[in-house]
Amino acid sequence: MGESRVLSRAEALELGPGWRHACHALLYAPCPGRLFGRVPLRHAVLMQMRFDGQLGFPGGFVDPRDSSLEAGLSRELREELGSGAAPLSLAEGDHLGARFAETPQRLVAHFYAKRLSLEQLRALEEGATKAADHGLEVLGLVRVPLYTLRDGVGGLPTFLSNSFVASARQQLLQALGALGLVPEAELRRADAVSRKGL
Ligand SMILES: O=c1[nH]cnc2c1ncn2[C@H]1C[C@H](O)[C@@H](COP(=O)(O)OP(=O)(O)O)O1
Repeated sequence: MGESRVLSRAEALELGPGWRHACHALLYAPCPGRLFGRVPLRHAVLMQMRFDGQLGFPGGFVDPRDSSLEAGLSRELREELGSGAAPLSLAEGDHLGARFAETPQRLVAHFYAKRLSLEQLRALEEGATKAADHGLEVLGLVRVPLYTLRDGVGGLPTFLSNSFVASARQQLLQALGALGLVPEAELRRADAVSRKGL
């Protein structure tokens, strides 16, 4: 569940000018609701359906010579999520880690997480349909089901069997564990079930 080496923000920036940087963010909020009145939703975690049919996080390429990683990420979030993302102000402290991308190009993928209130997250969801990229690069936002249903398959295991772009699946699993949004044992089980085939 996440074997590749994780770099700090500073280590990734020291890689030098031959490297491209991509920054993506997991936005989440505590969500007290219960599915069918009994299954705790735990948190609302946002991902997006991309133009290529794969799931990923909002964000994109950032050139650290032009702006800080966080300023570049905030600009990407505004393009993909609309003006509702303007007050989000991601900071260095929201950086969860960076990974070398498995591509022929020299690319390092930075990952951030930001906790919102449920009201802020709902406002983002509503405003996202008015974003510049809506219906083009971004087909829609989705919430990640953090529960596993009684059959042991529905919910997170089935969600994980979708197609994810680049390291997005790995980023999701690591963040859900690191932020304490899903217990580690449940995450490992959901990962294993989805890999085995449903
Ligand atoms: O969610 C993601 N997690 C990790 N890597 C990702 C994610 N989404 C895209 N990518 C990869 C794919 C590309 O190599 C770069 C940049 O992609 P993208 O976000 O589509 O970039 P632009 O919006 O075109 O700037 O990261």
